[in-house]
Amino acid sequence: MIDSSPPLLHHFGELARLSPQIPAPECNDLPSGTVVMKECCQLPLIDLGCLNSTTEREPLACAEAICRASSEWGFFQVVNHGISPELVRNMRREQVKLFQTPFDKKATCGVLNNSYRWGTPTATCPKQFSWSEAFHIPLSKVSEQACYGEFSSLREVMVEFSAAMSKLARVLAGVLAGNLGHPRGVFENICQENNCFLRLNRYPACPVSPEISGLVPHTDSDFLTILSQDEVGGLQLMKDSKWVAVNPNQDALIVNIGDLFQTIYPVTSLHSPHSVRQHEFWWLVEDWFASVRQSGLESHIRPMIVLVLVKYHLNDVWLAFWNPTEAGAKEAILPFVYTVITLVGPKMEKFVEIPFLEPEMFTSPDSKPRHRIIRSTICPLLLGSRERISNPISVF
Ligand SMILES: O=C(O)CCC(=O)C(=O)O
Ligand SMILES: [Fe+2]
Repeated sequence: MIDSSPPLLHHFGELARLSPQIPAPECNDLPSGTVVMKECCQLPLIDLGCLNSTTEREPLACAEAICRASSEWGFFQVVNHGISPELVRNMRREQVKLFQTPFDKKATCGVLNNSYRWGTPTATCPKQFSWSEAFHIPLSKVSEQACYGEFSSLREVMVEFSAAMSKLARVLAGVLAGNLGHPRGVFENICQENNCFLRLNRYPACPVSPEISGLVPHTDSDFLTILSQDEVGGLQLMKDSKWVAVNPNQDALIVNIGDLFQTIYPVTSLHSPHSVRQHEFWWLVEDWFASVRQSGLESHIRPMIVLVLVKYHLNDVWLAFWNPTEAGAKEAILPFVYTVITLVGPKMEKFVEIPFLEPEMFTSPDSKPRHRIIRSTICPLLLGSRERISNPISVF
């Protein structure tokens, strides 16, 4: 099988092997993003349609909400932003197609201005390593035919998408400039093609450890970032010194006030650190256990369920479950199996029984040790079993 994924596993393994000998420099002094957590946050949600209202009050209230969210969070989401769902869908479709290209070709064929990157070339330890691949293209190059080679259907969508996103960036920059007492045009001028970049990100499934980030904690060094993401979720941000997950909202785009803007804009929490974590599959496991407990079936099924084990190795997936033979057990685990199949179905190649897991590991009367075992043994394998894509536009 031709592999489209970059050799993340190999590079990560090398880092893990070398890192005890190399002291790990601090990562921008940002707090580690490795704490697995479940807390979610609702970012302020702003309806940009109000900016076009003919009343006097609504556009003012909307601008005020944008400025408040920028100062208090450094992040907010916008709906009615003018980028049609169809355009977003087309962009994602083309993006998926591009990333499905064999790795060697992505790395060498010069597509999108030769802007293909993966992992973290400068990482000296696993903690600094980002489990992702990306294209990062200046808007001034987006319409150049030469950037696309055989990917001609990508060009049309990229041109339309980046035009729509930069128009939105100009609107937002104008509102923020207005709030600082500048004429709108001052910041609108920075949203020119030469200062804007479009990134196409992909966060492949990560089979290694829940400690790894799709994108390590960072702040954006630009003025503004506007992010379109798929429904998988994984973006986390620092709020009041705690990492919280951002719930994906398919109708919304996420706006991030970058470092440059923060030098002139009064943001309460000086930076807006954020990171991307691969899909935290163990939430699903926990939810499933909770529903089993509620159903009263727990004691009945406990002795035989060892859970579904999904193992990724390159593009192969083995889905296994152990001995669900006792009456009622199959029914009880079916919802969970179904969810797993939905998530990994397209990649699933074979079912195998795993005889080596001891059921006792999961039958402790105290659920806490059991959860610990699940987290430390199975969930790392499950974690990241769903890949994610996003496309931020950055304005410098
Ligand atoms: O993909 C995401 O959710 C965030 C991407 C990001 O932070 C970046 O590209 O700077
Ligand atoms: Fe970022």
